[in-house]
Amino acid sequence: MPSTLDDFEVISTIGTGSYGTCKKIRRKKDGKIMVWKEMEYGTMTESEKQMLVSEVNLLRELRHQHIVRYHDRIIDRSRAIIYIIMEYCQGGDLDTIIVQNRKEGTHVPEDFAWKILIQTTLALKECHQRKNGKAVLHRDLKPANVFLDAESNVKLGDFGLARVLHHESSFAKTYVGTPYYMSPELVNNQSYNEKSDIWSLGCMLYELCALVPPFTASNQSELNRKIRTGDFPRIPSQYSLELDLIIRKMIQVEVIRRPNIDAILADPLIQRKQDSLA
Ligand SMILES: CNC(=O)c1c(C)[nH]c(/C=C2\C(=O)Nc3ccc(Cl)cc32)c1C
Repeated sequence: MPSTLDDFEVISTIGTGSYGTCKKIRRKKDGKIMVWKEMEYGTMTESEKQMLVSEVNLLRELRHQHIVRYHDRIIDRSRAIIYIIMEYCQGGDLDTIIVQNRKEGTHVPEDFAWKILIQTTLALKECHQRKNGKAVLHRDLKPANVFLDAESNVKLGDFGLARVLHHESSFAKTYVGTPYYMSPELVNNQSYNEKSDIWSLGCMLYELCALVPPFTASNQSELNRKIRTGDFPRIPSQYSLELDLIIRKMIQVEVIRRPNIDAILADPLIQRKQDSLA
């Protein structure tokens, strides 16, 4: 039986992103706390609507302990809004954690950073190496798209939607935000590939430790220049050389030198950390 809007009550708005509003909801029949992401599709072309539907169907197929669980979708054609119903992540998002540490002058513990790295890599593995379908690239890996459950386990969100919603449509043109994590291949107008997600993963881990992105600038051309050099400061000295090293391996300008998912998980630094965190 498909869900309807009346099956839920809205508790609060918990996030507004470039492509929609995230609301905390309660399912009336059993009181289960969930979220839905509301997205207006009224300004989309037919092909963009089709892309959105296929991306949402893709979300339905992605089942992994470190990927946000999709439950259902509701389409309100009268208001041209799609509601994507997903699991609630009580720990919130990494961006809020970074902002909070920056404000308080504190840093996340090293073991927390390793845990985020390992679990986000496992989520990417599930998508880059899907058993029954083509690889799914995230394309918008950043702290605001990584959520945590009540035990601070990673729940990666918004898979694939980025491609649809960054597509040239009036709706997507509202996309705001500086592309700090843009990879050198994208800066050079080359194609996005699995290694581009790895570049973003490295930038995200860097920002989690340093509380600022590896590359910053006051304008796009300066940011592009810095990204092309691939030069950035070490993460704060309180973090180990091993953590700095694994991040550097991911933020490699040359795509062929950047490790893929399996190379990261096979890295002795990761293996050792996985054992100690188990
Ligand atoms: C400050 N952040 C929050 O309070 C927060 C909390 C507690 N949960 C969320 C967001 C989600 C959440 O709880 N489940 C989600 C599933 C998919 C997507 Cl794209 C986002 C979410 C947020 C943004």
